[in-house]
Parts: sequence; structure tokens; C-alpha cells
Amino acid sequence: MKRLAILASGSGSNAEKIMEHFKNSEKGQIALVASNKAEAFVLERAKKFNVSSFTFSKKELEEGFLLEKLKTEKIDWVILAGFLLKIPAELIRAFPDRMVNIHPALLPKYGGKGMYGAHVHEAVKAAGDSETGITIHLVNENYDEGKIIFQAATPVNPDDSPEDIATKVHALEHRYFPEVIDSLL
Ligand SMILES: Nc1nc2c(c(=O)[nH]1)N[C@@H](CN(C=O)c1ccc(C(=O)N[C@@H](CCC(=O)O)C(=O)O)cc1)CN2
Ligand SMILES: NCC(=O)N[C@@H]1O[C@H](COP(=O)([O-])[O-])[C@@H](O)[C@H]1O
Repeated sequence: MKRLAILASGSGSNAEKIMEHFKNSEKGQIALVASNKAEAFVLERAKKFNVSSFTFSKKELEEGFLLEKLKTEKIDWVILAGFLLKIPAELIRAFPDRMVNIHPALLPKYGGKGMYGAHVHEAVKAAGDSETGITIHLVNENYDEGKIIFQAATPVNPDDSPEDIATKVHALEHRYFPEVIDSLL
């Protein structure tokens, strides 16, 4: 049974879908949910699934506290699901090809520093793109440059607002992210 930790900074709708997917799994167990925001709703979602959770600061991330916690908890995989801080190289090295992120666009478009959440959908709208989608990728030292594992696309209509685009992208995320993670274990 692989032990998974989810890192999230916000609402946690993806985290919830992942916890739901693995709640009766014989392959993987969501052992931890961790956030850099004490007010993140993902922490409430973890309680609903009786998943242990904790918060950590950017300083604790950068100084190795999170890494030590993941080692103590014998975590095998780290899942970034709306996590908004840069993962330090030392933490990435501790989980070689075992750290996965979801990005709400078709990388390499709309990736990098500043490209998160609504900022991504606003950029897609501003560019007038006819499609967008999701990218699930391994995590390396740079934002959104790790090996792409999976992508799925959805049409963007000219009258779609950034919020409409977000709704379409979230639907793809919730449909595919749990299954892609499962396929990696
Ligand atoms: N080493 C890595 N760390 C992280 C990656 C990665 O690929 N390599 N992915 C991100 C997730 N992400 C896009 O998928 C992403 C998240 C946040 C940002 C960003 O610009 N963040 C701001 C800070 C925002 C805040 O503090 O609220 C910043 O760095 O100034 C870009 C991309 C997770 N970590
Ligand atoms: N670049 C990282 C990024 O923008 N991640 C995005 O944050 C959202 C989190 O939603 P959630 O908290 O409801 O799962 C998701 O759309 C995810 O792709």
C-alpha cells in the first residue's frame, strides 16, 4: 500500500476527489494533507475524510521541516493539488519521479511564476484561445517544467468568461487527476 501526501494551498476540490478515489483503495492511502495556509478549506475537507493534516510555513518548507515530516510519515508519493509555493530542490530529490503536480492549462503554454489559479484562465481568455485544458506532470526545480505525464483539452467558446473556463478546467481535473495518480502507483 503506497502512502500519499497531498499539498494544497486553497479550497482543495482536487484533494477531495483524490481522497474520495482512494478511500477504499488497496493500492494507495492518502496519509496526509498539508497546507501552507492555516485557513485553507482543504484542511476541512481532510477532516471529513479522517485524513491527518497539518500546516507549515514557507520558512519551514525551505528549511526542511516538511521533508522531515514526510520521511517520518513514510510517505511514498507527494501530490501537489493547488499548492502555490516553490518546492525546494532538496525535497524534490527526496522523491525522485514521485512528486506530481496538476496545472490548469496545456503546458508549456501559460506556465511559470505568476501562472496559478484564475491568472491562468484570465490569460487564456485574453489570448482568445479556442481550447485550454490540464497538464499533470512530474515536479522539477522549476515551475511547470517537469516531465508531462498527461494532458486533456476542452474547447473555449468566444463568450466564455475566465470563470466559465475555470469550471471547464476543474471538471477535467476532477475527472482525470485521481485516475492518473492511481495509474502511477
Ligand atoms: N519546484 C516546483 N515547485 C512547484 C511546482 C513545480 O513545477 N516545481 N509547481 C507549482 C504549482 N504551480 C503550477 O502548477 C505554480 C504555483 C504557484 C506559482 C507562483 O507563481 N507562485 C507565487 C506565490 C503565490 C503565493 O504565495 O500565493 C510565486 O512564486 O511568486 C507558479 C506555479 C507548485 N510548486
Ligand atoms: N499553477 C498551479 C495551479 O494553478 N493549480 C490549480 O489550482 C487549483 C486548485 O483548486 P482546488 O484547490 O479546488 O483543488 C486547480 O485548478 C489547480 O490546477
